[in-house]
Amino acid sequence: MHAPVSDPRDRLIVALDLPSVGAAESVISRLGDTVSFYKIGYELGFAGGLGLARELVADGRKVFIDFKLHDIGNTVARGVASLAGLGASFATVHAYPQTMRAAMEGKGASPLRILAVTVLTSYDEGDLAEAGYGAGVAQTVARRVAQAREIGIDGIVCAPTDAASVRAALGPKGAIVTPGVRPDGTAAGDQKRIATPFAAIRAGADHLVVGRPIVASPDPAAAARAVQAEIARALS
Ligand SMILES: O=C(O)c1cc(=O)[nH]c(=O)n1[C@@H]1O[C@H](COP(=O)(O)O)[C@@H](O)[C@H]1O
Repeated sequence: MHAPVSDPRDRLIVALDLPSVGAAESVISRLGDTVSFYKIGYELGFAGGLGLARELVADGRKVFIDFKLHDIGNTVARGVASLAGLGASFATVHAYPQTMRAAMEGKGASPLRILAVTVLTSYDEGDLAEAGYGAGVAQTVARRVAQAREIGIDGIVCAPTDAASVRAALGPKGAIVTPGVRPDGTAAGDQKRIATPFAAIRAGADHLVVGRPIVASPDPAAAARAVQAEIARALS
């Protein structure tokens, strides 16, 4: 079995999809000790967020760098080696075999865990067809998870609606991380394959990534606590 999540707060990863370090710091300070794990993606990362990542790590928080790397193997391996130096816990790559192998090589002996993104949660069957894939969502996810398992990836990013089949295909090792999480009554936005926090955990997710329902809420700490309460209920 993969290592259980040691601190239940670490089940919730808040996506700091915000335009500046100042905006992110303001949300982090409003969240206080409620949240222990943050994700930094394109928007904040390209606006100085990697410095903030180092500060968060120094402050004892966990950080997920989400740049969804996909490039030639040498570039991916060297990029991941640099990311490993930041002290992040998780980093994403797209689940292409060459990319996954390069990322696992690039992280070396560092504790950074590489997560492979299967099929984005904003994609449905029509989006995959439009992108030129002959296979549907379930088939593509299954193929990528089988390849990820063969490579010995550290974890998978998938839709909460795929989590149960991903666990079955991945076997007992490896973390399952699900974005596309929407508490009842919150807007889906551009997400297409979604579930509630309760359903995501029940389907076998180890960590949930939640952005707008928390960071765009008038009371981010209350929104985060509500998600954590649902997680606790699903685990009880
Ligand atoms: O890798 C990711 O984190 C990711 C993969 C995926 O398939 N879908 C997805 O939404 N994400 C990220 O998860 C976050 C979801 O944010 P919200 O839709 O605002 O909750 C965003 O930062 C996305 O970049």
